[in-house]
Amino acid sequence: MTVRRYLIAGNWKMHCRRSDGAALAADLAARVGPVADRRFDLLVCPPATIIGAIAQTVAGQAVAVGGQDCHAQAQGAHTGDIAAEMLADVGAGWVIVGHSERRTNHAETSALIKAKAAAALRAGLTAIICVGETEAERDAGHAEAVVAAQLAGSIPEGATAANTVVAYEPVWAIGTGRTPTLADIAAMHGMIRARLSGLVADPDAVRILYGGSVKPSNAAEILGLLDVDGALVGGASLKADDFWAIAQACP
Ligand SMILES: O=C[C@H](O)COP(=O)(O)O
Repeated sequence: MTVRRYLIAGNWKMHCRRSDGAALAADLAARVGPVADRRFDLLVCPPATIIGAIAQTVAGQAVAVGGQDCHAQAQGAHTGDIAAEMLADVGAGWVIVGHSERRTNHAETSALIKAKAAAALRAGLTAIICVGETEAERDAGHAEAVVAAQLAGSIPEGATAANTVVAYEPVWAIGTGRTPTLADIAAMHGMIRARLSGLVADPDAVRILYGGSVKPSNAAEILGLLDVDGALVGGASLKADDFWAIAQACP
């Protein structure tokens, strides 16, 4: 059986200025010991404006830094957009693509997300590709079909466990305090694992994160599920105590 190291990723979304972001990152860095002593990798994804500052804050520490989105092109006339290469240039090693807030608020399709993930790989970043159904889709019994289609449409050529992570985030669980049942999370992660065959060369080694109202009180039971290899955390990643408690809940 493949052993996958847990990944605990914090998506700060549109929160934090330089000072509080640096304080949060420094707090986490102070808690992280040598890699060999940990069961998990720790990642923070601040807003683009402070990625460089946060990368400097945690330089030399075992806290990785990532972006929350990138453009598919390396450069060009794209006002307001940021290339994956630009994220790498300021110290990011990761980037989230296809978050439901991008899919919904910016009408991003799986085809576009696939191009963005390809851009991440081109720039040497690890892509965290998000998938997840809406509440209406789940109520209609279409959750697995929706997620399978997003997965098939969003994973680029050349994706491997070394450069790609999948995050399952049911849209209705994000920021609501609601989560699927443990059985539903396990079933979806199992389905994603099965569907990764044919999409990546090493499906058993790909990390599949769960995201959506992860907090210290539910982290252990979620992270204890088969095929849950970490968490993509929103609100609770803004408090060092909570984010650290979630990381500590890794089995
Ligand atoms: O990217 C993170 C997710 O959207 C989860 O957010 P949340 O933990 O605030 O529910």
